[in-house]
Amino acid sequence: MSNVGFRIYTKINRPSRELVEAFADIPVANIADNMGRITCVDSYIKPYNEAKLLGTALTVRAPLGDNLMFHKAIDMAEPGDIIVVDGESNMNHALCGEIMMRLAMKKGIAGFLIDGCIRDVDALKDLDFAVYARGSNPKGPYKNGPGEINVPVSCGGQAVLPGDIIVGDSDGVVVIRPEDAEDLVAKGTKHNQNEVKVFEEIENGTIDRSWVDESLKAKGCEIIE
Ligand SMILES: O=C([O-])CC(=O)C(=O)O
Ligand SMILES: [Mg+2]
Repeated sequence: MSNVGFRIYTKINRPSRELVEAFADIPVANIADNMGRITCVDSYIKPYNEAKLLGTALTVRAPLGDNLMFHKAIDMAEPGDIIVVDGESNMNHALCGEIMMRLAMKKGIAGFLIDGCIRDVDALKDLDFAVYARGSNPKGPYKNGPGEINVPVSCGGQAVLPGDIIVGDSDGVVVIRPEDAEDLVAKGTKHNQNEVKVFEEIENGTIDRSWVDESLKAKGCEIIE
């Protein structure tokens, strides 16, 4: 039986918690720089508080302005999951508010990443629960379906698969396939260490800036005295 457009897959192949947590101290920019700079969600999707986003994707496809499947996803989610909602970038209805955020928090859900709108933005400022969304709208959602859970979704121009590792900070959000994660933890950690070295060189005045002029010269830039 196939019920395309209105179906729920219950199983997610989640990476280990340890592997997900290994990204905790790596800024999103330092992860993205090791991924060809092409795996970040659209910058229109913004954090609504200071809480860090780190967890495993449970995906939802929500038809325009309808959050029935989003509610079901909260009930299905496990601690550490991030509910990633493909709301088709719709700006006309909120897909969640404070009730759903508090419910999710209580369950240990790690956050919401929503290509669509939220509401109760003022209340969210004081909640220790990460919510990233495209915008806000006071108009509430419908609850009729259809929709799908745990299928590949589009969120901020990125394909997100159930089980993907999601990392967000004030700069934005990056999407990581679990099979790439170990390598990216190693590269991101090295990236962090290199940056610490650069910061030290800036402080003690030993930073080598010769690469700027060398690069301009190699690219044929004319410098006029
Ligand atoms: O009506 C809904 O499902 C969303 C909502 O306002 C809330 O979560 O507070
Ligand atoms: Mg509400």
